[in-house]
Amino acid sequence: MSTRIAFLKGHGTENDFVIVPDPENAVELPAAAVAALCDRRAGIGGDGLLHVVRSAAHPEARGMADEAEWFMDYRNGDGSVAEMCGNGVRVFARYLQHAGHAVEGDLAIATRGGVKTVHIAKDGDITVGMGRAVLPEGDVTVAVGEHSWPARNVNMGNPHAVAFVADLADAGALFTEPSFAPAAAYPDGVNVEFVVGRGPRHVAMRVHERGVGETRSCGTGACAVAVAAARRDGLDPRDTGLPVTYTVDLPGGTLVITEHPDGEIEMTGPAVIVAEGAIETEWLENAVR
Ligand SMILES: N[C@@H](CCC[C@H](N)C(=O)O)C(=O)O
Repeated sequence: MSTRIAFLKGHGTENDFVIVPDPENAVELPAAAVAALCDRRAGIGGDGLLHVVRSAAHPEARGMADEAEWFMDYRNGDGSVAEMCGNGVRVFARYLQHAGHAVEGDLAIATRGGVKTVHIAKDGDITVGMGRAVLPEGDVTVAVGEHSWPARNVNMGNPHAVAFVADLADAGALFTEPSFAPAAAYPDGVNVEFVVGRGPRHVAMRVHERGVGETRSCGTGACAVAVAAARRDGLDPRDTGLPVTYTVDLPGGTLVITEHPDGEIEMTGPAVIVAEGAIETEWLENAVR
């Protein structure tokens, strides 16, 4: 007899996720199973998967269990593991609220990028303390086909290359991964953002995500873009003592990013639970065979 695994589907600015609640870490999710679940034709479909596990039950999160009850075991749509997902952590918080594990207000969530503080507001938006950006020195170039651009290397826990372009269409269809140089800048691959200005402290971007492809939004990417845009505009809150806020438009919606004088970055945006259902384990076992 086939058993079933509960799942939900959610998105944050149309960066969409399969959510698998598994408090005791009992569900095996090898890369092939994640890729099958995220497949938009043969599976449920998603840019990534949020495996919801109690921190105490996961070997990678046990050390954070005193600070955060829940661990976001995030996977990209191809099954690869990433350090952090900004839209994912908002959707993860929304799931905890939906399931009665959290209420409006502050909440700590363990991620591979450390413990993140999340605020679920009354108006529905969710704000995440994303930590500080690291901007390694050195020139980086990204290329798509014949076009190439200088890019800013920004690490938000996960790696980003931020390229300012004349027109968002210049990056083309983005069906394949942009290339980058030097290879040593990103030994584990990179998320690439293409950015144009829209007005004072207002930008728009497209993103090609490592382990996924082009997506409609990327939260860590929007933070990387806001910091790169601020530096390009000569703004550094660590020098002025004043917070700097950028509005970042993405194909799937808008995120608001504030960098504070201590370097801490906050991201605010929506998070939605769309559906709930059950995965046939027999289907999943066959899919990974
Ligand atoms: N969509 C995410 C980023 C997910 C991880 C990324 N693809 C990587 O491999 O680093 C976000 O909202 O931040």
